[in-house]
Amino acid sequence: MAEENKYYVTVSGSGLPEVDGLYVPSTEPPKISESGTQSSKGYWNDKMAWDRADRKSARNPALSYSNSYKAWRLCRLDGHLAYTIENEDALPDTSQTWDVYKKGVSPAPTIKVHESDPRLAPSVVFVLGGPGAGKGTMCELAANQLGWTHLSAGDLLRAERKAGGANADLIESYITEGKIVPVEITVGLIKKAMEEALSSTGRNSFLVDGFPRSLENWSGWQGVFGTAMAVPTMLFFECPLQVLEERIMGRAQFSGRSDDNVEAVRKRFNTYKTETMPIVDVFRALGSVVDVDSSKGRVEVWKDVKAALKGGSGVEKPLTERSELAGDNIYVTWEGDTTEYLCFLSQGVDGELYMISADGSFTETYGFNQDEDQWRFA
Ligand SMILES: Nc1ncnc2c1ncn2[C@@H]1O[C@H](COP(=O)(O)OP(=O)(O)OP(=O)(O)O)[C@@H](O)[C@H]1O
Ligand SMILES: O=c1ccn([C@@H]2O[C@H](COP(=O)(O)O)[C@@H](O)[C@H]2O)c(=O)[nH]1
Repeated sequence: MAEENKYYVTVSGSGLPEVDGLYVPSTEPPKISESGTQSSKGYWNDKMAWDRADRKSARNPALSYSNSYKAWRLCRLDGHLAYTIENEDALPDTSQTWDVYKKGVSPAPTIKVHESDPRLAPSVVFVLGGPGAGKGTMCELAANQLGWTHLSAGDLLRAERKAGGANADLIESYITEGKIVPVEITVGLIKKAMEEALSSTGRNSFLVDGFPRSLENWSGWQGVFGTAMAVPTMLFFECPLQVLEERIMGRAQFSGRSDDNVEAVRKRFNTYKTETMPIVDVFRALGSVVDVDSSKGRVEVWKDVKAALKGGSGVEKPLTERSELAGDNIYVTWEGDTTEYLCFLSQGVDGELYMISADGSFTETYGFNQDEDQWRFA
């Protein structure tokens, strides 16, 4: 038997969340396979085999070679899908991206082989700036277009509050006062979210949005992640208070956030000046800050953010086919709830222009009505 399987595999773009993700060398005990071949740990039919890292796979090994089908197969929760793969070598070429296809369905998902466990060396970029500076908007774009995993510390805290656990009331009182929640709660949530994302997607590039908000936050992070990890780059969104207030009052129409009002924004801005700016200064002194003027329009800010993040996630081209950022958000009211969509302009095969939401959640197409000079439901 060849040397032990030590390769890690990420699958992306299959269109099935239960198939995409990180696969680790199979721990399935030695046994005889369907086609009668004796398999050893990490191997199946004499070929390397992998299990889904989050264990959410109906069969193990979840990625393996099937002698019966003469194809590589990827399991999903309700069974398995056969995929063919060009490279049938026992040891894959780790520099190669394997393009495989699900029979009859396109586009092909991508299989990428890593020489080491991507979970051990996450790459982190902190994104900081005043309340309403546009951090979440840009991180969402970076997630959908460049493959970064976006973790908003504020969103994680709000989800924890909503879940109603032991810390829910405490979190609520800090958020309402615009104060910084004790760091052990926040770092614990970020770490858990990183682990979950790593095991389900295998992507190890994180944008940590709205953190660290203070010197104490930073030492709390180092206490959990250690000091050996390289100091993360910090994207710092600069934006004057007046613009922040206008943006937050715009967002207040649909966000439902209890701290989206002028009084809370001022409290948050105050905390930002007194507690967050000192940690930005520390990162600046370390040469780790990239400044972004986020008072500009979305299209221009995105250009700067994209340049700052270039190559960082390992994804060089957009994950989606979407073309140009529309520059404006659109608001859609559905059964009384208004949701804001950041949109792309895209040209369909019929030559018509469409608006598509950046996060992919919005699949209706919109057409531009030339007579009325405005966007309308198609
Ligand atoms: N460059 C921009 N120009 C105009 N409006 C923007 C721009 N970027 C974001 N916005 C809008 O401003 C509002 C606040 O943006 P966003 O939620 O991204 O800010 P944030 O920095 O994440 O805020 P918070 O820290 O309060 O969570 C949103 O309604 C968003 O659509
Ligand atoms: O690291 C963090 C992040 C957030 N908070 C609290 O949440 C609110 C809202 O945060 P947003 O980044 O604007 O979503 C913030 O005012 C803090 O009260 C925190 O304590 N620590």
